[in-house]
Amino acid sequence: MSTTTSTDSRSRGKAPAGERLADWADGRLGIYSLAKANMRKIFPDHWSFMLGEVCLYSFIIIILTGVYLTLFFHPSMNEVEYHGSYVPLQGQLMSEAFNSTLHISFDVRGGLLIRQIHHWAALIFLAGMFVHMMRVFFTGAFRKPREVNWLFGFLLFVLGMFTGFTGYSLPDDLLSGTGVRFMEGAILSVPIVGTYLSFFLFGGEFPGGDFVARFYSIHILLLPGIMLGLLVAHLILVFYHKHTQFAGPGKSNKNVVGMPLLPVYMAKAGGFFFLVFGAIAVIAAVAQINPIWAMGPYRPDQVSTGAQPDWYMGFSEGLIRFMPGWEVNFWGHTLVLGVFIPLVIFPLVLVAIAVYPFIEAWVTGDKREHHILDRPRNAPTRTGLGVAWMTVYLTLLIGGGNDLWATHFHLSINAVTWFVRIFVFVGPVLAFLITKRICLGLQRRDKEKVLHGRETGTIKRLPHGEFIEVHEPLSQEQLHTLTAHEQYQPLEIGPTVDDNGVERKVKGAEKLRAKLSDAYFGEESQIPKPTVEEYKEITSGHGHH
Ligand code: HEM
Ligand code: HEM
Repeated sequence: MSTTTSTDSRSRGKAPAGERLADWADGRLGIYSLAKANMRKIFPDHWSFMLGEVCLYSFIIIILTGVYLTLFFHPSMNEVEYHGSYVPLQGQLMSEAFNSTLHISFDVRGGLLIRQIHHWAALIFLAGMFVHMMRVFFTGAFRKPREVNWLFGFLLFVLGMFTGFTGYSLPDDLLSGTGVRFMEGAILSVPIVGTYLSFFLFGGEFPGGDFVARFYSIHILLLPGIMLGLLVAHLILVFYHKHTQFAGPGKSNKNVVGMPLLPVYMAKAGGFFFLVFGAIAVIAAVAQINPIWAMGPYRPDQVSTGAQPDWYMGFSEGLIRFMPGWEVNFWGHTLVLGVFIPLVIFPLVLVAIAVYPFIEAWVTGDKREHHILDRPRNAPTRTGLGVAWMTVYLTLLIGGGNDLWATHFHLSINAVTWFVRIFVFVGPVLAFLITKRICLGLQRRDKEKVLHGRETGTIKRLPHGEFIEVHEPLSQEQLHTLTAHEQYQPLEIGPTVDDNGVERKVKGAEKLRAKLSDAYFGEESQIPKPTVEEYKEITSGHGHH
């Protein structure tokens, strides 16, 4: 391609500099064919598709600000005396890590703002991932062929949590030190190897002199490096699978309806990046976060009141706080169940949502690709399970802040803890049942709308005196959107006697699958959508409106 272009341009005289530069790059990188294949790639539009972008842009902001912080932060636990510009701490002994973070906050130009942007961006990044994950969950965007991408995303979420944890532990202040102490306690509760693991991580007795330097390499290199790789793979897969879209006229599992990548989507995405950056910068400029000078340097013999982790770690804190202080003696060894059980449940809460796509695929037995999204109401069991999971997560988050709930709302801390202990079991069941009911109610309303049109609120009196409400028929587009979803039929256990009359043993897994399938798609779990016959019957004039 570059040969023809350059011959043409030579016959016209010298090509413009931009074209020559593009030719030069094409000769080495093959950008023309790359651009030709991708520039017109179509992206469907929906507000919820921007959530992934919020994650992407806040991640970029974190990296940019993080690099700036590395220029001034000293990842060392050597003890120094403070002589910076923050007067109340003058002459105090502290680690170099704490000292340098004070230096960043008070003496480096723009340092405090950059620190605050880094921290706020981290909170928003994780919140963005949480909501993005929920968007993908509730719309069924995780179904074939996107299961692997769901797992990549899930890993990003978990790694993001730990990157955040290692990050806010770096300044070595009293609050973050308490958080690290919390982690040490959890590690120590692991039977047999706990003490060894703790000694290995901290280079000896807690807190030791090593952990800041170790957390530093984990925080700025190891975890972000893995995350960057996963992120690139995540976006390549979004590109490769093409984006999903909501049902609508002209949209099918075989096409994508939307705007081209260039120029429309890129322009929007570029603008959106600056919006996200601007919003985070404004928040960071006006809302103080992590004022480490108010907490002071970490000392293992002190704990500050109201100590809270960042929000994404709150649920793990809740797991510990709602547990009774169980300890048992096992062959002369103490098992601290009050800490060890939460440590085991912590990954289970996360894994429950990670494996969900595979469980649903097994229950439906559906091997087809899905590129059209579900409306959450049309998958009531999935939606119910998602809300139940969120209820567990949020209840534990409340548990993690039981002291703050108690002091802010003048409650007894025991009452809050007991609420969490009970609600963490009862809440998800209630949430599941209520959500499912609401979904079914909405499905009924959709059916009603399809068959009888939209209620206009206009009351009309007929010549013979009867009052009726005028219903406005839906447009063809709306009718399509409300009826496009597929409805599965519950799987049945196949014949228990084979062709030769020999009895077949029905496996436990098969029975379980049929039961689950019935729970998902049985009569109680979905409202049959209107059939063409029903629609015709009602709209042909015989029906009463
Ligand atoms: C670093 C964090 C993440 C970034 C930057 C990111 C970015 C994106 C972007 C830009 C998209 C396309 C636009 C959209 O649908 O919003 C997307 C789609 C997707 N993401 Fe993420 N994501 C992240 C984390 C996650 C997480 C935590 C999950 C789930 C556990 C996830 C699962 C998915 C899936 C399945 C899709 C395809 C959705 C579709 O085609 O409808 N991602 N992601
Ligand atoms: C997902 C990625 C990341 C998250 C969630 C994250 C989060 C955090 C948080 C919450 C803090 C505490 C900030 C504070 O003092 O209030 C922090 C500190 C820090 N981060 Fe990150 N970070 C990430 C990636 C990075 C990267 C890529 C770098 C460097 C290239 C970096 C460099 C630093 C440094 C030097 C500090 C210590 C200075 C300080 O505390 O102000 N971070 N990080």
